[in-house]
Amino acid sequence: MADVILKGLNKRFGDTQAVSGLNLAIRDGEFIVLLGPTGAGKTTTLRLIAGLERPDSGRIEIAGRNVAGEAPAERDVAFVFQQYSLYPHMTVYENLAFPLKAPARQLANDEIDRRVREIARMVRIDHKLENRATRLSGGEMQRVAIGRALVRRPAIYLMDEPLSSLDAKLRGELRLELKRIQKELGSTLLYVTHDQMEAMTMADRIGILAEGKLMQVGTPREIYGNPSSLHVAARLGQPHINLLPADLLPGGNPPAGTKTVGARTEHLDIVAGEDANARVDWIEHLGDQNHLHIRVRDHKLVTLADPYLAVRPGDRIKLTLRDPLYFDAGGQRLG
Ligand SMILES: Nc1ncnc2c1ncn2[C@@H]1O[C@H](COP(=O)(O)OP(=O)(O)OP(=O)(O)O)[C@@H](O)[C@H]1O
Repeated sequence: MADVILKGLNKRFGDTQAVSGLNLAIRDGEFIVLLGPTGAGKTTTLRLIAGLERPDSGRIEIAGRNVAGEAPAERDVAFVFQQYSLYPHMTVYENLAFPLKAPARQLANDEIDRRVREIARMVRIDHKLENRATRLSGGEMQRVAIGRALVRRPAIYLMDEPLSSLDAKLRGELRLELKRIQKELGSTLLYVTHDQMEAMTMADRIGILAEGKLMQVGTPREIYGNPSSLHVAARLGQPHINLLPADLLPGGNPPAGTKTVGARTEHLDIVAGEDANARVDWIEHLGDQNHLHIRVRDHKLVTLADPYLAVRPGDRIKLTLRDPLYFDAGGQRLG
């Protein structure tokens, strides 16, 4: 495992600047998630590190080496793709052992066996080692694909939305397992996704990527609680942050230059009774929570409420701000 440093990386495809002046230092043993919408440059960043694309300019260092001149196989990275890519004619065991059998590795058979069984246990596929890869469910195949990357000990694991083809329940389970395994192995891992839940639950640090640029890097807590811009604030939080004009709701203290107030659930107080300024439009029942759809003048807001909150569609309520986020006309955070 090793530090990976990206300095001033640029990559253009025709008219598209896929990656733009990207700087990032990934520490040894760190789990970094790049989060961004489709087309943000996430996959291109991974492919540049792996050596599958050449940067137009910039530098990539793996364990202190400038890897510009190195072919993908020399870079000591393991890549897990969105879709499992197993060898269908091989068993699970053979798929897991394959990366260890390269002649250059010169690993003894009992060492290969020990590592395969250890990883199979970690990704919970040890009961199916003799099955053909094609005789597995989608979730099991993806476990094997992840296991096949983990069985090696490269400088860095690069993972491109490895859980996105799975159903929600399995995704939730594998998310936790991947985090546990990464901690156990002390791996350095760069993971890309557009799923904020994956980013929040797995990352030591999240990098928010938009149009090829890294907008902010920080712990999940920093990115959520202290976003540097409106764009970053809008990437995280369910329901989405409400973006409101500065004078819409009472209770705030907007600094000079405020154009937009960002209010998440925790920034809104609902007060029943006198001088109502808002109306409950409708309520989405999610079981353990409700989404309240609220109208203030001609603005619509959505906030979470516990299911016992005694409001009904059509009720008038008083909505006030509590320590919201403030942004200037350019979308930069104020205060
Ligand atoms: N080989 C290529 N040729 C031309 N354009 C490309 C190529 N690869 C990527 N692009 C463009 O570069 C931009 C970034 O693409 P990239 O695949 O890195 O985004 P992404 O954030 O991974 O998106 P997604 O979540 O959809 O995978 C996009 O506009 C894409 O169309």
